Amino acid sequence: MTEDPPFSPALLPAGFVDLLTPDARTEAEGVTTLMGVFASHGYNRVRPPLMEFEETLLAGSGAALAEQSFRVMDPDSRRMMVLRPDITPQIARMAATRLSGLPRPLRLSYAGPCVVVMPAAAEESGRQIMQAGIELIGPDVPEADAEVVTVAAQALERLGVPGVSFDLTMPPFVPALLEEAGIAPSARQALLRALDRKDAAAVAELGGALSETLIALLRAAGPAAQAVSLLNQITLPPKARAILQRLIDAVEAVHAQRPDLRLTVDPVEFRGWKYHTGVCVTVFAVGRAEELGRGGRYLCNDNEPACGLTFRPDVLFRMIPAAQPLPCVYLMPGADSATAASLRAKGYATLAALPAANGQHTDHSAEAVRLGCSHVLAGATCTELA
Ligand SMILES: N[C@@H](Cc1c[nH]c[nH+]1)C(=O)O
Repeated sequence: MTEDPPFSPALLPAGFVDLLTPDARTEAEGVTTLMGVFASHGYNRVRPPLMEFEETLLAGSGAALAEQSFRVMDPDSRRMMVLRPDITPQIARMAATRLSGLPRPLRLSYAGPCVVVMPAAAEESGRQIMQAGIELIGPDVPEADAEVVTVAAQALERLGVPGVSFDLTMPPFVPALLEEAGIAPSARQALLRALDRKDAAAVAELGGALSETLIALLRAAGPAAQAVSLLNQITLPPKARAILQRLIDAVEAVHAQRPDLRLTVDPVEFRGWKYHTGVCVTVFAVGRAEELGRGGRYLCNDNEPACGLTFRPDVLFRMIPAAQPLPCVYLMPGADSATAASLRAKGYATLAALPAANGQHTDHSAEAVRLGCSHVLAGATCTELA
């Protein structure tokens, strides 16, 4: 006979974790820093809800979220609700509805938790992820794409994340090229998969008349300046060339604002949600597999152009110095409350003495040491513990 193992009260569902101190604080303070940088560039904070009705969140471009969405039945209305796996489609919904009357360009920022069904393989954070990002709604110009990248770069600098690189891609480019070049729809899927795997041999085999062009595109991926010069030499049909040109223009707009940024270009790469319609960006830290954030261009309500970038504070906090605990002052019984308040204003945490539950005598000096306090406040006098 088999017996179930005893149920541990610490057991959590797969992919959900408790975040302890200092990690929880490092993440929260990191989010505050990011939001401060976003606000300083005119991005106003909004807070969409954690759950929405399935038929609104997963409609239109939100359909791309369906596989990653936890669904919950509302016991009250009996309607199906979805836990958001991504905040961007919520911002798009707000821009198209409640905020449709606000002047454009509309700059919005947001931060909050999301839940995904399957986290990416390289991710340690599990199924509850954190997002903090910006969306720039209205203008469809390379300078807007560049603004999002440069604001993001500045936010990472403020956080102290070292060795960051931005990889720019154009997801609609290859599908448009395959169509324009007349590749049969039945052959496209296999070819897209081969390109995704960067499998030059399979691309050569499946690419037909387009093989040489596709291999040249695969080889062009790399540091931005070199990639752009290789891409300019490739002969492409007009529609595909126009789409690729938009990627090149975005690279040049970023470069004009921040020539020092580490930029790479990959014309055949596709990652992320399937709602992106234009230039996309993924943010990496050198030597790490996890993405720090990603973004791209999309349409709000299928018609208004927008672009944005979402950071993953749960990934970022593992790359920045841990938040330091506040120095603690133990407040002896009867300690002066005004002095305690001024200590808190100076950045100390004050730990109030509490009477022992059984009415026994408490050795407060020993208690101050046991609780890790560096100072003791007796009356209005604060002394440092040896
Ligand atoms: N929210 C998207 C990225 C994005 C922001 N804006 C546009 N796209 C993601 O996490 O993949």
